[in-house]
Amino acid sequence: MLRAVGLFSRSSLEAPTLFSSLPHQIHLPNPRLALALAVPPQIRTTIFAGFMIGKRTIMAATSTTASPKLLFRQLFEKDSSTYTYLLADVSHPDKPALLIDPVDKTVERDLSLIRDLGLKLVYAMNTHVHADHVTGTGLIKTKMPEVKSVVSKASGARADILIEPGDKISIASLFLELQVRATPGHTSGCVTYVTGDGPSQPQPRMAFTGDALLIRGCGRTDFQSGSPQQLYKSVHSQIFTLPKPTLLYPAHDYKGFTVTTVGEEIQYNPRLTKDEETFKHIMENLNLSYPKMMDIAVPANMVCGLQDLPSKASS
Ligand SMILES: N[C@@H](CCC(=O)N[C@@H](CSS)C(=O)NCC(=O)O)C(=O)O
Repeated sequence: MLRAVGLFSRSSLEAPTLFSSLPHQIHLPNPRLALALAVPPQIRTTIFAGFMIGKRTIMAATSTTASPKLLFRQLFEKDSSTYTYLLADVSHPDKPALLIDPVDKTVERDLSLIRDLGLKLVYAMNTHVHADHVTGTGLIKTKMPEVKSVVSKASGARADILIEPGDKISIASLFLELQVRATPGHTSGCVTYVTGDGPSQPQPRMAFTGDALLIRGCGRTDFQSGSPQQLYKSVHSQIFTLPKPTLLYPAHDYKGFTVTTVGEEIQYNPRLTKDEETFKHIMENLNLSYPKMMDIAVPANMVCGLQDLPSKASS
């Protein structure tokens, strides 16, 4: 069953308006076609854009004349060595944007940057239920209730939108599309977001790997239903099969690296270049201490952040 939810701008000159005559649920095989048909002729020249989540499409509109352009920022939270990623289409009049893996401690910084850049934050997404820090998605929603939180259905966590493997999240028409790939093993609900492979997509492709693949490393597999066998399979089947120049952006780095490529990790990753048995042995002997924040972070992240915990709500 196909579903499309619309938020439209009548032209690139007008402020975005909720196009109330458009049904919120459209059951047609092609959501773009469905929307094109549902929209009055005077705005049909608009290319329908926005965040398309698999069979479900959340739409914003962009002008055909605009030249698409990606704004990309890698942001760092030092206490947990976490990377947050900001992506936006700055060619769209609304400059729609999304955040991947925001951290509660740096929400103010990130929202201030988004304001400075004149972006409209639409999605606050997580790659998984983090164990070492509290996600910023819930806090963002207390400040900007219109922002939709996103996490995988397999994580069992709460969010506005529960994504599944194969779903596509697209921003600003054909320009920036994130494909959802299931990469369990660090946790059972881990996903990697990968930009599309069409000619209009950013080249080289980009993949946001969360904790599945770190630069010259990978996420640990000793809690949250972690499994070295599953992680090995995930990385080899879902990440190492991407084109070698694909840029890989992890959720953490502890050594000062910022980005790697598929080609580099296939050649140099000290864990994942090994055979599966050796990988399993490595992962079972990492002897890492549990993340300091784990007992707070995991329950909080299951409900999108600390602000949604019952004890907080009632205090
Ligand atoms: N010391 C940190 C936690 C460090 C850690 O365990 N990192 C995780 C990702 S966050 S759950 C990991 O998978 N590390 C893999 C590795 O090889 O380091 C803290 O106390 O928070």
